[in-house]
Amino acid sequence: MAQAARATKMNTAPQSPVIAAENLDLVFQTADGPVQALRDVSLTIDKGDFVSFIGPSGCGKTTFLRVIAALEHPTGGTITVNGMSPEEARLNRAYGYVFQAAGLYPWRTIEKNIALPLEIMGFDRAEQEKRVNNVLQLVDLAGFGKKFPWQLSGGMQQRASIARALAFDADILLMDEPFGALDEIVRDHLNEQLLKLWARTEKTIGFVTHSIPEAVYLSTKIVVMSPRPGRITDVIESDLPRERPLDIRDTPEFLAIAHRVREGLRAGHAYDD
Ligand SMILES: Nc1ncnc2c1ncn2[C@@H]1O[C@H](COP(=O)(O)OP(=O)(O)OP(=O)(O)O)[C@@H](O)[C@H]1O
Repeated sequence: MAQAARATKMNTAPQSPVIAAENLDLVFQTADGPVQALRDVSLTIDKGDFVSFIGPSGCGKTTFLRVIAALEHPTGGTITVNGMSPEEARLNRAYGYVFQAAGLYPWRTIEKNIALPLEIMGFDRAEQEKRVNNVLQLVDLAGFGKKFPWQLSGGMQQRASIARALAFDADILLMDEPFGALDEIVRDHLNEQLLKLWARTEKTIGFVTHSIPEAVYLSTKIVVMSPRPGRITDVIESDLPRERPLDIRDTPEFLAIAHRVREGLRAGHAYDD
């Protein structure tokens, strides 16, 4: 018993956060004047967290993900990724990035699409093949490597693009509305698969979405953002169990979290009026 308690304690020992943002500001200089995309954003993401960012169009969700990935540079505040600057983390291949559109090259087979970044990074052929087969299995696309993207459904293409992002085996997966263009049934299925993949790989995931049920179903932490300038209005720690059948969405616990997200979104709008 004492041993079990000790083990639990060890597992919950505080770790340094994977992502730590403090008072981040980001102002874009445009021809029409400055656009404040992020204001005073502070957030901590721990190892193994599944964090969703939800908020209206233009509230800075993508910008925040791009700051983590060192694709945008904050104009104020600080951010570390795995304890490093985002630039250092990028050079250390800290993350894989999944975009809104699958973005696969139509003239390359699925396995060649997944292997492309590995080719560029100079992995040898045997290692490329090993990694491609491994990630195809992780996203349930084993046997589809020789197909071309146009021979796959939209959902399968998006899974292939997730496989490409996983091929480096980075600890962090950044996903910018990966399922936004898919119909609801396919999206439900991919959400279930993504949760299984997360459980299997123990990645830390940052996930942008417009969908309240998607955010609540997937996340351990939901970050609600408000528009112009993008600020965090609420951070909700979910107490739903990590194993989640789809029908968890009908439970009072799920609906209570969804309600709080909706309230957070409303509060953000009220501030804007
Ligand atoms: N490179 C850029 N130059 C100028 N303004 C930009 C740039 N990128 C984003 N913005 C502006 O910053 C704000 C935040 O944009 P961002 O794409 O992060 O929002 P979002 O919440 O992801 O929106 P959506 O849900 O529509 O994808 C918007 O007002 C946008 O027009």
